[in-house]
Amino acid sequence: MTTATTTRHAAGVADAVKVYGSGDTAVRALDGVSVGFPAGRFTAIMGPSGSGKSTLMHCAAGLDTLTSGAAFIGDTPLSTLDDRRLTLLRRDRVGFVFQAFNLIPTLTVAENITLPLDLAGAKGSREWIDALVDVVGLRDRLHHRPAELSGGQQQRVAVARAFAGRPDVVFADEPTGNLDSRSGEEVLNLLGRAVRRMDRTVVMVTHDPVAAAHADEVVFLADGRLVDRMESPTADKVLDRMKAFDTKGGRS
Ligand SMILES: Nc1ncnc2c1ncn2[C@@H]1O[C@H](COP(=O)(O)OP(=O)(O)OP(=O)(O)O)[C@@H](O)[C@H]1O
Repeated sequence: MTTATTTRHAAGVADAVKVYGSGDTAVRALDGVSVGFPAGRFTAIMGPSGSGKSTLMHCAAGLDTLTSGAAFIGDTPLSTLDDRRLTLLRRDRVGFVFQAFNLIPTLTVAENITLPLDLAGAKGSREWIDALVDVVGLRDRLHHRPAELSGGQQQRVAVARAFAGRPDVVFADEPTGNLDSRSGEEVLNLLGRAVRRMDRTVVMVTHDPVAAAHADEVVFLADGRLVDRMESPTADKVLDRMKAFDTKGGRS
């Protein structure tokens, strides 16, 4: 997706509507959202509970489909892909980090990190994997199993795995939700380093202003709509913005 200002978007949605259910019980989780996630940047998606953050992420990442509107990874409109192509696109061009670390317990750290490449039958670049291992600080743990690591270390493995195939974009859904604040801070620093030092793109859903402050930009959702964007966020500024949602019933 490209705009007139030549910002290249690694992913995005246009006029996105997502309705769950039908009739009286229908929920309009996304109500006409248009947003691009710039390549080489760290974007956080924030908003009150139920505002549509996870739905936006899942639809933008091709994990779920929109009711109407379009979702893109790079220039590829996801609605044009059949299931097989969509699966390949997710595997080859998108990385994921979830709140639960989702590591394979029987594999070592090294094997978990290269799993996406192995599944794809791709060799990957040894230099890239090497650099990743250093960025996540796990060189002395490569032959350990996940159960031998702390939660923070496990999430760092999950982050390395997400970046292993050099995807266009990594989507992170509450990546620090299961971590204490110190381990969470390490994982957020790591995501920031991947973006700034390794020219990666990260889109993170969070409800935590401290986490959002690690991003280059925060986009705010309320009631399924994009209501604000904030460049160079700080935790205080994000918190203030979130308080406005509480007092104004979600509308700015
Ligand atoms: N599978 C589903 N079926 C029906 N309704 C759903 C489904 N998933 C989400 N919703 C509804 O859609 C709305 C948006 O949900 P979503 O999970 O995207 O919000 P969120 O901002 O990520 O919330 P939270 O911060 O609590 O995780 C909510 O009203 C939710 O109840």
